Amino acid sequence: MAKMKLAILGVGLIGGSFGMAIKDKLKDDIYITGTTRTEVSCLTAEKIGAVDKCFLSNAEAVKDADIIYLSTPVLQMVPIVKQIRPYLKNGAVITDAGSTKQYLANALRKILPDSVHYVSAHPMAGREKSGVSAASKDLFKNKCYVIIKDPAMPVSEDAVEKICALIKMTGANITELDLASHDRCASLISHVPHITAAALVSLLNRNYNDLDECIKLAGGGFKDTTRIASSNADMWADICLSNSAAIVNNLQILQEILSEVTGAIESKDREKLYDYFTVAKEMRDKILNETKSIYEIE
Ligand SMILES: NC(=O)C1=CN([C@@H]2O[C@H](COP(=O)(O)OP(=O)(O)OC[C@H]3O[C@@H](n4cnc5c(N)ncnc54)[C@H](O)[C@@H]3O)[C@@H](O)[C@H]2O)C=CC1
Ligand SMILES: O=C(O)C(=O)Cc1ccc(O)cc1
Repeated sequence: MAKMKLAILGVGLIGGSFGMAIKDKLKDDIYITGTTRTEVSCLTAEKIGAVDKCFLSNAEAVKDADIIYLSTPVLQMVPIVKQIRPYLKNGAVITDAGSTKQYLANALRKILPDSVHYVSAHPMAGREKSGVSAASKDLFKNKCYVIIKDPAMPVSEDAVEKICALIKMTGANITELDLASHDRCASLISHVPHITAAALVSLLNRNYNDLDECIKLAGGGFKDTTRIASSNADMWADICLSNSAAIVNNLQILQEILSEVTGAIESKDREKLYDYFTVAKEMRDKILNETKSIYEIE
C-alpha cells in the first residue's frame, strides 16, 4: 500500500508541533511535506523532524497529498486554498488549525470542489511563542481538540475518521461542537482573554510618566495575567476580524463588568467589591478543579 502523504501548509508553532507528533508515532509509514515563508524556517522544520521535506511553494507541497493541514494565520488560509485548488487530488482531505471556524467554513465551502473533503477543526492548545522553533511534539497532549460537526456543513464520515485518527496520535482529546457554539465559546475562553491581556499591557503605556518605576514592581500577578500578550500579532489580528460578532459582544459585556466594579469602588461599596472577588474566585477554583488534568501536564 502507498504511504500516506500529509502536507502541512504553514509549519509554525501549531503545524510544526502537529508534524512532530505524527512523525514520532508513524515514523517512515508517513511522508510529510510542509511550507514556511523563509528558507531558514524551512531548514528548521526539516531539522526538528516536523516534516520530511519543506518547500517555499504551497503548490509543490500539496502534490499527491492525501491530507492537507492548514496552519497559517486564519486570513491566509482562503487565498492558499484558492492557490492549491488545481493541484489537489480527488478524495484529498483538508483540515485546518484556525482559531475561528464559521468564517472559514463559509469561505471554503464556496471554493472547494466536491471531490475534496473539508474537516473543520481547532486544537485548543498552544503558547505565546510562535514559529517552528517553538514547536513541540507534546504540545497537544491531553489538550482539547475540537472537531466541527454542523448540520449546515455535512462532511464524509470517512474524512472525519482520517483526521481524528491523526489527532489521536498527538495525544489530544477530541470534542465535537457546531460552528456557532465553537466561535461563541472560543471568543469567551480564548479570544477575549487574549485581547484583555494585551489591554493590561497597553494600560502601562497610558497615563504613566514613571513607567520604569512601575515595572520594577512587576511580579507573578503581572506575569500570569499578561503571558498571552506576547502572542503573535498577525495571528490575533486575523482572529479578531474573523470572529468579530462574538468577540465584540463579549467585549461589551466585559466593559459592563468593569463599569460595575468601577462604580462599586467609587461609591466605596465594600460588600459589592467583596462579592465581585468571591464570585470570581469560587468560579475559577471550580473550573480549575474540574479541568485539573489539562493544567497539570505542561
Ligand atoms: N498559537 C497558538 O497558540 C494557536 C494557534 N492556532 C491557530 O493555528 C494557526 C497557526 O498559528 P501558529 O502556529 O501559532 O502561527 P506561527 O506564526 O507559529 O506559524 C504560522 C506559519 O505559517 C507560515 N505562513 C504564513 N503565511 C503563509 C503563506 N501564505 N503560505 C505558507 N506559509 C505561510 C509562517 O511562515 C509560519 O511558518 C493560526 O491560524 C492560529 O489561529 C490554533 C491554536 C493555538
Ligand atoms: O497560550 C495559551 O495558553 C493559549 O491559549 C494558546 C491558544 C491560542 C489560540 C488558540 O486558538 C488556542 C490556544
